Amino acid sequence: MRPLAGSYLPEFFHEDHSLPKPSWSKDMRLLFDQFMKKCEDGSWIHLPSYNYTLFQRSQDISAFIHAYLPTASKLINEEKLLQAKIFTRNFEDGLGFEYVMFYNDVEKRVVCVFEGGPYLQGMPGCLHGGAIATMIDATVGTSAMIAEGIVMTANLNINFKRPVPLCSVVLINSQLDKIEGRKLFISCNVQSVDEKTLYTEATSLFIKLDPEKQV
Ligand SMILES: CCCCCCCCCCCCCCCC(=O)SCCNC(=O)CCNC(=O)[C@H](O)C(C)(C)COP(=O)(O)OP(=O)(O)OC[C@H]1O[C@@H](n2cnc3c(N)ncnc32)[C@H](O)[C@@H]1OP(=O)(O)O
Repeated sequence: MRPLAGSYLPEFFHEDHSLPKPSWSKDMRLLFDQFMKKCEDGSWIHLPSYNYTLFQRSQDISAFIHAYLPTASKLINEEKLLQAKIFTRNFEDGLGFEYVMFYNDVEKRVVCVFEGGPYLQGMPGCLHGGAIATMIDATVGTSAMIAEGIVMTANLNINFKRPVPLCSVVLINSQLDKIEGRKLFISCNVQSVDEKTLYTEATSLFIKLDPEKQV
């Protein structure tokens, strides 16, 4: 795997939240072990995941926002920014988003093993569509960041085909389809672990941020 574009890896490492926890279900643990086995020959890579942003120091966050999002930076309260945490990583263990991602560089695929906990309910007994959209965005977003560094979601188009049972484990399979200039097209599906149920299909467009442009 080539180094991440932009080389913006965190300077300080935190607890990796993508490692097995007692709250994980048997299915989640089984899939984690299967993918870790695939990592042994280097074809797949386990992607660590933290609950803070990629930048730890406040001056790094500020510098990033001023460089890449100058318009937004005028409206951001810098004090509040110090409290910022990653949306998907701040529920108590087992209650919200439990997930782990793996990357295959040859196939340009990111797979996310995801279990949506009881606090993510939408319709009774089912996962909230917004929670599914969030995890799709996080999975395709990870794929886009690995390919091109600093990107944002411009379009996310989702077809919800079957309800996802709350607290079940699903596989989110994403595929980088093509890159055209600053545009990255990534497709995705959400399937049951036995691959018999196709829950969701999605397409996305990410744009590589251009610091020369006032976004
Ligand atoms: C070790 C491993 C580490 C991995 C690391 C993982 C870290 C953990 C990752 C978590 C991953 C979370 C992923 C969350 C990702 C968000 O949640 S992002 C938040 C939601 N998105 C936003 O807020 C974006 C808001 N939109 C914008 O800011 C701007 O529209 C954008 C997207 C930056 C684009 O603006 P721009 O740079 O001015 O681009 P612009 O010139 O308008 O368009 C460029 C091209 O794209 C086209 N385009 C732009 N928008 C669209 C659109 N909506 N539809 C179609 N075409 C479009 C234009 O037509 C143009 O095409 P061409 O003329 O070049 O052919």
